[in-house]
Order: sequence, then C-alpha cells, then structure tokens
Amino acid sequence: MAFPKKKLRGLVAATLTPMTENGEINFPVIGQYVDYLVKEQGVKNIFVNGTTGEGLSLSVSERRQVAAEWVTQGRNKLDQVVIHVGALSLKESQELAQHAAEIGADGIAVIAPFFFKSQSKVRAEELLGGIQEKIPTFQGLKFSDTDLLDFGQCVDQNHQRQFALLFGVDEQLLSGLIMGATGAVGSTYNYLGKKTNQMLEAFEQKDFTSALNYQVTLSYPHLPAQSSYTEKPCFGVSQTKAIMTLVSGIPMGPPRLPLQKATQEFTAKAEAKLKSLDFLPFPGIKGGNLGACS
Ligand SMILES: CC(=O)N[C@@H]([C@@H](O)[C@H](O)[C@H](O)CO)[C@@H](O)CC(=O)C(=O)O
Repeated sequence: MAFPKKKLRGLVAATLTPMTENGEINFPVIGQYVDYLVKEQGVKNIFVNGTTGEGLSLSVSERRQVAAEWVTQGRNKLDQVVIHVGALSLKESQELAQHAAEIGADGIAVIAPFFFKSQSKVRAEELLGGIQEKIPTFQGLKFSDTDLLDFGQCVDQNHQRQFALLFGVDEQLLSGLIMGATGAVGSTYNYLGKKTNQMLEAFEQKDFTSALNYQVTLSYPHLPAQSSYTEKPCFGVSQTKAIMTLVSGIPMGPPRLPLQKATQEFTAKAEAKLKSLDFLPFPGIKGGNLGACS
C-alpha cells in the first residue's frame, strides 16, 4: 500500500456514492464529482465508502468498483484517497484492504465491530494506547463522537504528533480544532468545503469570532438538532444527497436503503433553512427527496 507520503491534514470529504434513480451506482459522474470538490470546494482529500458513501449497503464487488473509480478519477487531482474497508466479515475487510492496496489508494480506514459489540463504550483514547505495536502502519483516527473529553485524551496521547486526529462531527469542528484536531472528515465538506476552509483559516489566524460565526452559520441553520448524535445520526444520506445535488448540480440519486422517511414537512423546513444560507446557490428544493430520520 502506498501509505501517505504526508500526514492527512485539513478537510476530507466523506463522499456520497452517486446512484441512478434505479439505485445502481452512477459511475460516470464520479469524474465530475472529483472536479467539483477540487475546483469549487477546495477539498483534495476524500474518504470513500464510509457512512456517507453507504459502504455497508453496497456489495463487496460494488465497493471495489467504487473505490477503483475514485482512485482513477482522482489521479493527479486529489491529494489523498482513503478507502473505508470495514465490514461485518473480517474476510471481506481483508479483501477490500488488499484491493485498496492494489489500486493504489493512499490509505484505508476501518470501522470498529458494531454488531457483536462490548457492553461498555470503548473510548478512542484506550484504543490509541500502544496501537502502533499492534498495527505498525496505523496513521490516525477519525473521531466521530461528541465526547470531547475522550478526544482531548487522544490529543494528549498524541503528544509526539505521530497520528492524524481527524474530527468527524462537522457541527463541532471548531471545538475539535481547539482541542487539537489535525483535520476533519465529514459529509458537509462535499458542499460546504470552501466555507469550512474559511473557518479553518480564521482559526489559524486566531480570529475566533469569525471562526465561531462560520461554525454556527455552516451547521446549525440546516442540520437538524441531534440529542444523541452517534446513536441516531439523523442527518441522513438522503438529505446529504439532495443538498449535494442542488448545490453541485451533479445528480446523486436516492440512497440505497430507504433509511429515512421522506416528508414534505421536513422538505419545506429544510428549504427555508437552506435559503437562509445566502452563500449557497439554492434554487429551491423540489419534491420530497429530503428525509427526516425514522
Ligand atoms: C454519523 C455521520 O454520518 N457522521 C458524518 C458527519 O459528517 C455528519 O454527517 C455531519 O456531522 C452532519 O451531521 C461523518 O462523520 C461520517 C463519515 O465520516 C463517513 O461518512 O464515514
């Protein structure tokens, strides 16, 4: 595997898997998607086949094809392509990891087991301790949890700065940066990458008033409030697909699994909220393609 020449930093878009109206993967638009991320959003790192990419709803064969297409289309355009290879079957994970290496991906990421899971919460900080002895190629962590105490302890463990600590809750990225995140992986960077990069710049320049203004404007007007982010990640794929289609003009199609109930009521609310983000060229949301969490 061609492991990262440089540490993964900055924004990483958790890519959607574009689909046709029949639910088949829409491979021909992936090239256009790469150009859109690079040219319009200033995002040059991607995380493929994760939650946002519906990796676990795709067959192994589809996951291989999607990974290969992103690597091919991203060549000489993207900085790093990370392929998520987690699966419930260890064999499938190994196959996908091997394949990622063969196609020249820059790295792989793996979700922890989630079906037979332990009774108590496994803290990311516990996982980091001594991990390089077990996984010599370990590069970093995507922290998709709102527990900033745990994240802070990961930062503390990473005092030699050997790992990339990528924050995965877009709504809390500013807090993650303050705690020491070295970058971020998220769904909203597909369509809010440029604005989020401005937040990163404001943060770098220690202009915290502007940074906070960006954070609040970017996340809170259009992402539904979550009381339990990780147990009910309601900002669903169907919503992200609908928004990305509107903003980029590239058809993302429906989600593979109808995980969200499409409701006219939610659509109307989202449209009003999105219009309040005056930097987004929303022509208006038509139809019931947005979903509220079921
Ligand atoms: C639970 C979830 O989907 N989290 C998203 C966030 O980007 C999330 O969509 C965002 O914070 C909006 O709620 C990412 O952490 C997911 C991600 O990196 C992935 O697609 O694997």
